[in-house]
Amino acid sequence: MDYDPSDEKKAIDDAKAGVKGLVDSGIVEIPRIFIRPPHELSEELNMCKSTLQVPVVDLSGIHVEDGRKKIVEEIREASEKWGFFQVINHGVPSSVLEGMIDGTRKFHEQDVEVKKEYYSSDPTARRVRYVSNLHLYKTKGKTANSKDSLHISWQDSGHNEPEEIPPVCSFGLGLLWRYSLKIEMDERKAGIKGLVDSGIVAEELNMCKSTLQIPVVDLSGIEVEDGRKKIVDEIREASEKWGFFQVINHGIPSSVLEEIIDGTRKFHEQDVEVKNEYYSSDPTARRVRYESNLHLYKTKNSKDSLHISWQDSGHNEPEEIPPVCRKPSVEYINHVIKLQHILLGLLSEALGLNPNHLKAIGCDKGPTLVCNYYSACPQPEPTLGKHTDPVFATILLQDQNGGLQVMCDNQWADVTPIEYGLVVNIGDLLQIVSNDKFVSAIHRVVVKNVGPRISVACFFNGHFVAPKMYGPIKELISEENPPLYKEFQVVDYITKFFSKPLDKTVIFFTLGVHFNQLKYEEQMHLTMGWKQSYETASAHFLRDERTIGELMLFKWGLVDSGIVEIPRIFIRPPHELAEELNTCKSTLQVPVVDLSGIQVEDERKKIVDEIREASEKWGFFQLINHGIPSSVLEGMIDGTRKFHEQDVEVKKEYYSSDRPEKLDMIVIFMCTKQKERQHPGRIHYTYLG
Ligand SMILES: O=C(O)CCC(=O)C(=O)O
Ligand SMILES: [Fe+2]
Repeated sequence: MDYDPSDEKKAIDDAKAGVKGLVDSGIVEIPRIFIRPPHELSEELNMCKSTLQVPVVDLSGIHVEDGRKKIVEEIREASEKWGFFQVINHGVPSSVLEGMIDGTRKFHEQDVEVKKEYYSSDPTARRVRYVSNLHLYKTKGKTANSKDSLHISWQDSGHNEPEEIPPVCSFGLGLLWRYSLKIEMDERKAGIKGLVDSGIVAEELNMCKSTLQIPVVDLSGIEVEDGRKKIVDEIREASEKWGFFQVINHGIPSSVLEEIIDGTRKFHEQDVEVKNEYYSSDPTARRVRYESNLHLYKTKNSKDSLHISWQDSGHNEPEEIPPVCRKPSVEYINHVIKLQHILLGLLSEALGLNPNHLKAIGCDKGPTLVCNYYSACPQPEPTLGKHTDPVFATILLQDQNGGLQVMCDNQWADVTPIEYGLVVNIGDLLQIVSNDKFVSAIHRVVVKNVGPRISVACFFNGHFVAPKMYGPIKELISEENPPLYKEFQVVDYITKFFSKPLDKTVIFFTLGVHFNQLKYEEQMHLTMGWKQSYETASAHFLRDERTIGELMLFKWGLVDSGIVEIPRIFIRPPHELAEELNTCKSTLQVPVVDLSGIQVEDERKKIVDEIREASEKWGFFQLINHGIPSSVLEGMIDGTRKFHEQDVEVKKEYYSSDRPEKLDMIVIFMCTKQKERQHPGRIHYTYLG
């Protein structure tokens, strides 16, 4: 029987779910209508082997007469020869391009039911329509083109109706979003708030695709031997893999949890005048303080917090706490300290230690309650930036709004609220003392347009004061598990490096550590005081020494030794990497300066202008016709390659990683230089030494 493709086409058309629907339905074989005849296919694939590239036209000089002439010529040539060219420096912001790609993906990945509304294979039917392009290949024979498309035809008159466009495409600050939003705003005259209220802006951004869930540990069997063993195993697994878990049946009465959430809401919803009494952004100023963190995160909507730091001595003065939440705060903190003792016992056992071990080294010390109020956000966004907690452990109570996410296996996972459950997370210090057996996981809070979201975190900071030493626990160290961190004493560290008033940039330089400064700004904010921040910084410093140790391996030719896995120190956290790779998406190119006319007065002037412009704007440029013979350049590249490809024994002779004195000088030099002339958007060094 003859194969009739129209049956297959009709079936697909009727389902209105597009090609994506087919794929999602789990088909194992490509329907015949999509299969191109083998001869046609191989011919076409073979033709692609070329290394030719379509021309790239740089539009940056378009407003300069000469530049424009050059561009016109390039476009003429490309249009005549290729009929194709790429443009760079075209003026469409990279965020708009990214938004458009993102919106397109989001549209197609929506529920079929939502997409169906837009489905039509009749091009004249509507201005905005979604179609699976099965009909397109009619002319080509029997094969179909397997793509789904959303068509938006735009009126030249400007009389467009953006509400015809699927709302999901409006995410990500895309072109369409901006346009439609502007019209909406103009028409409604109700501002952003009006938009939010009318529900036009943003449902949930699908930022957290993962369906992963952090483990839930039921503490109810803790008194029974077998039960306890099971709990310890679960906690071990969770702490090793996630650094996060939720606990239920933890013993804190539900009324206590309800009251602290309520008290937090009441505090923040009080009259500004009343709250202001407690306001201070200086963590050392007072034990109970209220702070609005708007200045720390550059996002438009941030959180407000009430910090209550609790004395281990028991000499607390509850009357310092605002009356509106005083009773619930005291009650909650007393319960949470007891729970921490229970958890430390379980965590100690999970590390194979005596149940009292972690408590004995002070992992229950320095509790601080932070009562957070996250206002609803018109556009879902991370309101509390990604961070790890620079403490031993955190016990967190969140309301039912959700929004906390934790990074695991390169993905953000929602920490779905459990009624009356508590979230426990391992902090940096516990990761250190466990010698990296437990992880201090990266997490963040994404707030949606429902709210306020309320959470109460209790941080266990450890000993604030000397002479407590921190370092990997001896019992966890062996020949196979050498210490990954050195022991350090907070007080020594501080005396050595910080005998003067401090600027945090200095810390980073003094440490010689090149970690992400932003992360530390976030962390500093989360800490209960500067002192604590230094502690964390020092911990990372020690961690970095380990890095240096591992780097030494390179001397022996790690790659040549045939390693199959990249050592951990070279692996950047996925989020950091993704962020950095994303910033590369721009199509900008650093300027190219042609030195050939340097001896001619006018030309020289032009070159000087170009260099000035490049140096002011970019601080980077490329030179051509610079007078260095190509043979010399090739020789240099070749020599460099040859040096590195020599026998290790020969190279070793030249090896040294010792450069501290020079480095200090460089740092001082840069610091004094840059201090005078500050440029926004650049890193500035302030040297106070
Ligand atoms: O509010 C939350 O859910 C988490 C808060 C948090 O991670 C923090 O304050 O360190
Ligand atoms: Fe946190």
